[in-house]
Amino acid sequence: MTEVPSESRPARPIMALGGLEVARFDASRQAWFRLSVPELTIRAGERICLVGRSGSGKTTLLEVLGLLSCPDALDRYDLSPYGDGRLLSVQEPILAGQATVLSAIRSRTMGFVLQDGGLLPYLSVRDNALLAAELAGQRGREIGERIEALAAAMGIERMLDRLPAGLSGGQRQRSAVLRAMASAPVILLADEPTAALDGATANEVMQVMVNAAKATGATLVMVSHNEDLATRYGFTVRRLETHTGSGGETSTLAPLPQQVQSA
Ligand SMILES: Nc1ncnc2c1ncn2[C@@H]1O[C@H](COP(=O)(O)OP(=O)(O)OP(=O)(O)O)[C@@H](O)[C@H]1O
Repeated sequence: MTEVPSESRPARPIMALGGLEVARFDASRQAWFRLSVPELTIRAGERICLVGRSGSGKTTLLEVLGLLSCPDALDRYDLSPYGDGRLLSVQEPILAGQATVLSAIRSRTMGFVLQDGGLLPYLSVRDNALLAAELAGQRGREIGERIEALAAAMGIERMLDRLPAGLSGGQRQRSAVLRAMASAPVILLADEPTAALDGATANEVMQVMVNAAKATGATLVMVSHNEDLATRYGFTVRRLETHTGSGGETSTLAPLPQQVQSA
């Protein structure tokens, strides 16, 4: 058998999902919204940016990927909770709405960064990060040390004992990245992490997020309206295309262009 050189082998899948359908009735517009993802495979260490016009279902898709919401149909969703190539099917717990099982997998596998940081306002940055690690079942001195090392690499070591309200927008987002990375997740999911920031600060936060993911080998899945910024930081853009029909709107995740697929 001929050994395939490791640099030409595609990285192992971390998330592989197919046949995803979501249908929601938007009462404010009295119209249906449908999301369809025929196939999505994300490989270890990849950086994926979900784009599409406002209301195209980017957050909806991120929430399904993050085991936070239940789709109407799902043929397959395999995840690698330890990032080691072994895939676990989460289709059944998702469709059965097994919240405890999903929460355990989610805290072990994933970290989240939200547009407004999503930090608990009554905890210091350090305690926000420690709590996230604890929820992932990680405690002990080495976790505290990991948080200090990450904070130093992100240039926020002096913010560790501050409350989120005392931070600038950029410091808050860097702290949110720190919190999300505190448990060394396999996958970092970020929903418009730089949308509330000016251009220079958005660049700083993006740099910090990409560096932190590179340092731990984490896979990054981000929702953003800023395609240029995402491309500059090495993200592969995946587009939700929306069509309006008589019954409402349908968004479909477009397949990757051929040249990217075979690269
Ligand atoms: N809880 C809900 N119930 C019903 N409809 C919803 C709900 N949440 C979102 N929607 C609808 O689902 C569609 C997709 O919303 P979603 O927030 O996922 O889009 P988005 O691409 O992330 O938008 P934006 O770029 O504006 O943040 C929209 O039509 C929205 O009105």
